[in-house]
Amino acid sequence: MSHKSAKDFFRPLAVGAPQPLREIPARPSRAIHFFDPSNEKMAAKIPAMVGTVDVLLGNLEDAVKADNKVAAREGLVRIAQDTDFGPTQLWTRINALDSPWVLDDLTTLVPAIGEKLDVIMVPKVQGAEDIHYVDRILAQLEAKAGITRPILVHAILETARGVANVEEICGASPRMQGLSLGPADLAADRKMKTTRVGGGHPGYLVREDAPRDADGGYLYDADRFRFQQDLWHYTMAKMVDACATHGVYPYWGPFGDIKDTVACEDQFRNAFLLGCVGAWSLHPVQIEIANRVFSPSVEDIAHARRVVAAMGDGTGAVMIDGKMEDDASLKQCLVLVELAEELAAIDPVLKATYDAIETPEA
Ligand SMILES: CC(=O)SCCNC(=O)CCNC(=O)[C@H](O)C(C)(C)COP(=O)(O)OP(=O)(O)OC[C@H]1O[C@@H](n2cnc3c(N)ncnc32)[C@H](O)[C@@H]1OP(=O)(O)O
Ligand SMILES: CC(=O)C(=O)O
Ligand SMILES: [Mg+2]
Repeated sequence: MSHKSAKDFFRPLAVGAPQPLREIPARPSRAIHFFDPSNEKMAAKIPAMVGTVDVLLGNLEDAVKADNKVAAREGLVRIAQDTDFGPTQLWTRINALDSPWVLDDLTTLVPAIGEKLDVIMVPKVQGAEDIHYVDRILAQLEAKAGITRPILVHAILETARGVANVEEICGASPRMQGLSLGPADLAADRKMKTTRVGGGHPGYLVREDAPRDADGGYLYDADRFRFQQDLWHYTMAKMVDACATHGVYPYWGPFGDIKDTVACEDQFRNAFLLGCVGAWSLHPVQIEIANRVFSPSVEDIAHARRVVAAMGDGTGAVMIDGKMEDDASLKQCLVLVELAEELAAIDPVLKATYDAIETPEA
């Protein structure tokens, strides 16, 4: 928990810093698209991607070579200054708090492009103390630069201690916008024996019981079904609960097997169903997957609207297609309907799709 008293929680941490937000706006962020601002070919594609993706994120941390850290920081400043981002959010991932680059990241980016930066993603967050550090320095830099609205903070959950402290991280500052699950660093930190960036593992499984022979003996060598299990279920569920408790947004992070678009879709859909609002896109091919998976389906919206119409004032119980619906299933339907409305407000194709769904009879 935060050590601040309740009355001080929403007080700016520096004289002249903008007033903290009391609620994190529900801005669509189905795909957080990563690019390396020091990679000229990649960076050149960014202006044309505005409007095709909810979030563009200039990455300064892992995946940017040490020799390119300064070029990436300067490249991001240039791109941000030269580009009109319209409805697309601009985020960055700064270097880790124990790295030699992070102080220059913050002191360069906030004065230069602070008005355009919506969210700063902080990697390898271990506990509330890391968020408190970033919170204070951002307030000081915002005050100095005359930034008029607070830059929000997003933490990556990618250390065992971070997972243990996930609730205090979410509640550490009114700047907290959300959390992403970072499966690669988390696996290493936990000493998991995997070598992948997200996804499952064929060895992490449950096997069907051995059949028996006529004498009741077990046939251990028989061909038995194996069911691959989800390595990430526990962490994702823990993250979602912490985020929901504190009114911040949970995200799946990266899926490194770029060519396996089917398994990427599965990973993203598991996250969507469990409560996440988006995932990272590392390659342009993953944007369409995230946009599709993190938008409620036509079938779900048609059903949800039927339940809303049938439930009248929202109390009581009704039967629809042989199933009981009541106040609680209505609330689930409203989650989908409200998400569809938020997405339709920024995505005209999706709006037309949802508008075309026949209105159910009350
Ligand atoms: C665990 C973590 O921390 S995950 C987060 C950190 N990792 C990242 O941010 C990785 C970001 N992505 C990448 O670096 C690259 O996509 C890679 C290395 C995975 C693959 O790159 P490539 O081998 O160049 O992919 P590919 O050949 O399919 O690229 C096709 C085109 O898309 C471009 N492209 C690739 N990735 C991106 C991107 N993220 N954004 C914009 N354009 C991209 C390429 O420049 C290339 O352009 P071209 O057609 O003009 O040549
Ligand atoms: C997301 C990230 O940084 C990781 O998986 O390590
Ligand atoms: Mg990482």
